[in-house]
Amino acid sequence: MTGQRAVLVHPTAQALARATAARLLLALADAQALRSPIHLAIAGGSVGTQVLAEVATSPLLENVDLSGLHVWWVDERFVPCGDPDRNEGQATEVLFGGLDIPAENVHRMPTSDHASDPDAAAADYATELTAFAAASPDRAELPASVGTPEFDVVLLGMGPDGHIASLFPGHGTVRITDRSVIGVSDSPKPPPRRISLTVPALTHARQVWVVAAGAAKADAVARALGGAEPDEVPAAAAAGRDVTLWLLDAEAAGR
Ligand SMILES: O=C1O[C@H](COP(=O)(O)O)[C@@H](O)[C@H](O)[C@H]1O
Repeated sequence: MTGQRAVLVHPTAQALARATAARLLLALADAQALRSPIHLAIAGGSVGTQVLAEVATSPLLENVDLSGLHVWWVDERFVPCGDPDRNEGQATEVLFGGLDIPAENVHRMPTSDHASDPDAAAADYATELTAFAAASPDRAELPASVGTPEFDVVLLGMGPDGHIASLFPGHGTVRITDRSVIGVSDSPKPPPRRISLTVPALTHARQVWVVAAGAAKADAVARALGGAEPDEVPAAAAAGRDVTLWLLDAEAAGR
């Protein structure tokens, strides 16, 4: 069952990033008023990183109890530790490096220094997710093999081709339902080797937000919202159990 969907348009990419950061911090504070710990999954990419940079300087940050927040990644590039392509490296640079968040709450996906291949890295991350799945009240709705906590917010970016996380059009990976995490060896966007949450894991979330900026994204936005098949436009599969938000700048909303 999915909840309400809304599309919110901001005039510029900068306004979008700032508003999304504020919205995120308030959503996390609201979630913490009801339960603890809470779980956030974040993306990499241009707008995802811009949102995290805005979080770092937001006065609303003081409303979130960082000791009760767990952070996960929706996808990662399978490259060595310290490689500039790592999504977590960019997030650490703009946000986590300066936050007083317990290191054990920040769940980075394995690097190519720590796992033999993307599939092994995916299996390791699935094990880590499973360790936090037990407390999730609606777990019965997931296949037993897909163990994830229920995310409070999943923050997704979207590529111009409509990909979310590292689930690309025409790859069939949006149809995988028996695992929470997959290894990817043939990403059309470099680097080719990646790790990604699957659709059942990404949508085991109270709120799923797709954040997109720029004219290059307009066609994919229109197709996803217009009912395209997720196989063709993976972002069409983005859906939260309570809320699905499409957070756009004017250019991305142009169609
Ligand atoms: O490769 C990736 O791309 C998407 C979208 O990135 P963007 O730069 O077009 O905003 C991102 O959400 C994902 O995490 C990343 O690995």
